[in-house]
Amino acid sequence: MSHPVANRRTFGRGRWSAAELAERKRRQGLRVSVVLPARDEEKTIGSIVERLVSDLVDAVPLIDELVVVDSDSTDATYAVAAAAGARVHRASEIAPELGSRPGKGEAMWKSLFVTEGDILVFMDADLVEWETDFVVNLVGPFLEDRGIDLVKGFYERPLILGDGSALAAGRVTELVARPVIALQWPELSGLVQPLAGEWAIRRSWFAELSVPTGYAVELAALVDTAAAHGAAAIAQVDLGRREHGHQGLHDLGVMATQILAMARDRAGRATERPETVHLRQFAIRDEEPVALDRFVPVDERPPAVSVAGYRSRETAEHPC
Ligand SMILES: O=c1ccn([C@@H]2O[C@H](COP(=O)(O)OP(=O)(O)O[C@H]3O[C@H](CO)[C@@H](O)[C@H](O)[C@H]3O)[C@@H](O)[C@H]2O)c(=O)[nH]1
Ligand SMILES: O=C(O)[C@H](O)COP(=O)(O)O
Repeated sequence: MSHPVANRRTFGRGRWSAAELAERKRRQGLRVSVVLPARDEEKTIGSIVERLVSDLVDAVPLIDELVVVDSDSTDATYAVAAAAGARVHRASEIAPELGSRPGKGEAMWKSLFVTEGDILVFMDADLVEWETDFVVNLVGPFLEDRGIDLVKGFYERPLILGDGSALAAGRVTELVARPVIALQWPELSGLVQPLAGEWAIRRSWFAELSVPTGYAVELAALVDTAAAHGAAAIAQVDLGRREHGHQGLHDLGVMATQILAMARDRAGRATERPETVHLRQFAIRDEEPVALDRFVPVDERPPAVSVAGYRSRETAEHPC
């Protein structure tokens, strides 16, 4: 049985122009922050930042601040992003009194402490095929409907092999996220790309969420938004086509572990919330299986609004 994807607030492409949204945003007094969490993305981050600055800062003032959060990179990500025109922060140097953890979710949570926008737009920093109107489309629904808290992007996503042929991409999406959604949160099953790194959220709502420090940040935000405000508070928008870097299978095992740990926690089946999970994977060396042990971080940051440093910062910026 097939279901139309439009069983929730689904928006097509090209509904808004950047100029029209910039004007609506100005009239509504909203500010937009684009945040790119980046770990070792020196090859792609420069062109992503340059194109965003050119189209959506200089040509049309849609983006109010463009921030790269450097997530423990060991390459030149910081310097390349700064030279291209982004404001760059090292995740470990943001609110250092709160300590530092590895992970993408950590970089996104820390971004709350260095940004001011009312709408936070997140994008992966390893995109190789994408359009700057991703940001336009992710912002649009918020300006149309005050009941929307989170906007998720979806797209066609080929996985291009070395020989030029293409496979369907999204291994964790298909083998972990969709089955978990089907079992626990069928109300989210209309989301075409539940793990997409291109999504946007109201800052006031993101600051109320407990945020997994690793790759479970996306699914946790969806589950928690639907639990608190109903699935109707989530919109999705067609972004066209997107191609990005791909991780190997063992590294995707880490992502899957983080997502499953979060799902067990949110489903109320966790007896405790551990800091790490011992994941044992295997490689074949000299025709023998060799155990590869990894301790996968599955911890979470508390809602930023519960952190004194965040509260005092918000009060200073928005005194009532
Ligand atoms: O510790 C980390 C790991 C990754 N990243 C950045 O996060 C983005 C996405 O990371 P990537 O490893 O490319 O993720 P994918 O394998 O593509 O995973 C997809 O699925 C994940 C789970 O939902 C999402 O977090 C990703 O955004 C989404 O692209 C990139 O800019 C990375 O540089 C960090 O900032 N810190
Ligand atoms: O969404 C996913 O499942 C992960 O990003 C992995 O995607 P890939 O299989 O296309 O690398």
